[in-house]
Amino acid sequence: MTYALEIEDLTMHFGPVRAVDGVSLRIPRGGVTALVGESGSGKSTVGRCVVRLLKPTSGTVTIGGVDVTRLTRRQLRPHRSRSSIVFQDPAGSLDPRMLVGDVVGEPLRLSGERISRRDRQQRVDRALGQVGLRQEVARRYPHELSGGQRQRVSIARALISSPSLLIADEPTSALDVSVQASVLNLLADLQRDIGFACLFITHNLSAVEYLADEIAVMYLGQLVETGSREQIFARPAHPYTQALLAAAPVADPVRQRAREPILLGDDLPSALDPPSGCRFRTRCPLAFDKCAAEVPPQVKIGDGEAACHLVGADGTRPDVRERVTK
Ligand SMILES: Nc1ncnc2c1ncn2[C@@H]1O[C@H](COP(=O)(O)OP(=O)(O)OP(=O)(O)O)[C@@H](O)[C@H]1O
Repeated sequence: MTYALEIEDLTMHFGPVRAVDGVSLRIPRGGVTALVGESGSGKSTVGRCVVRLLKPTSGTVTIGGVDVTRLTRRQLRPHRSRSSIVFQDPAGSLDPRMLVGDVVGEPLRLSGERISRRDRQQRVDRALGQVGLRQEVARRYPHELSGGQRQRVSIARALISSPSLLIADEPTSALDVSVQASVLNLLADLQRDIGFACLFITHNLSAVEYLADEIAVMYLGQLVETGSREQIFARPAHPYTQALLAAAPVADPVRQRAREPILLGDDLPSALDPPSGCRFRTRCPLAFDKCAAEVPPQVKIGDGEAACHLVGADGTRPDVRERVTK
């Protein structure tokens, strides 16, 4: 099987800060994987390494069969159009001095591909149409648009070069609640129609319940659990995933009642000095001696994997709630 994205043992250290520490992840062509975890867990850093805004400390990132981690700026150029990123804050990521039409068309110019002015114009118009914006928006400046419209512009810009992979880094969290759903639906529709693969980065699990095929849960620079959306929502194995799910708001009040929040206590420990053994142990209600002494290996469970000493290859899963309520 060929993958749209293969991340192998990715590490990104900023001096002593171990932001990402050995992450491996694969997304099939046209698949959607959500990367979830609290703020500071390293999700954005993974996304930035994938589109090579950052050069990773070690590990590989293979997009469409090419490892992009070691390519020079020049070598990278023909591969740039294979992946794009949409950031959280459209105000900060769009050049305020450029007209919207130029912002959207810029990736075509930067690709070095020979393309006539007229063709570029047509592609810009089409991209704006795809995200539900009228063509006259092209002659406005980003600040003249609403937050939701600006994020649509970012999406048009990201998709204009027909990438096989889109990184969406918290694409709706800076928007008014009233427009979050429409931008999320737009992304879901475009993904379905165009079929690009997507790494959807979010701290909000409920945002991906209808979007993601697979879910990867990140904690303090590492993946603690991966699996299909169905499995992660119905039978989360890792105590951290269980806690995250319990904290996620759900629309259905019956399910909400079944999900009394599990309090995690302290904040995320520092990535400067992560806990020994299992990094989650300092906040885990089920932690025991082994958790401090040994790093838990990834164990296959159902259609995914979890790194917890209480998860068994025979399918045994810990239950944070049971222990808490005992
Ligand atoms: N350029 C940098 N220099 C130093 N430390 C950094 C840098 N970028 C990120 N970090 C640190 O790396 C860790 C992971 O940050 P990252 O932004 O990837 O997390 P995140 O899960 O995406 O959180 P958020 O949702 O808040 O962006 C944090 O401890 C952060 O302070």
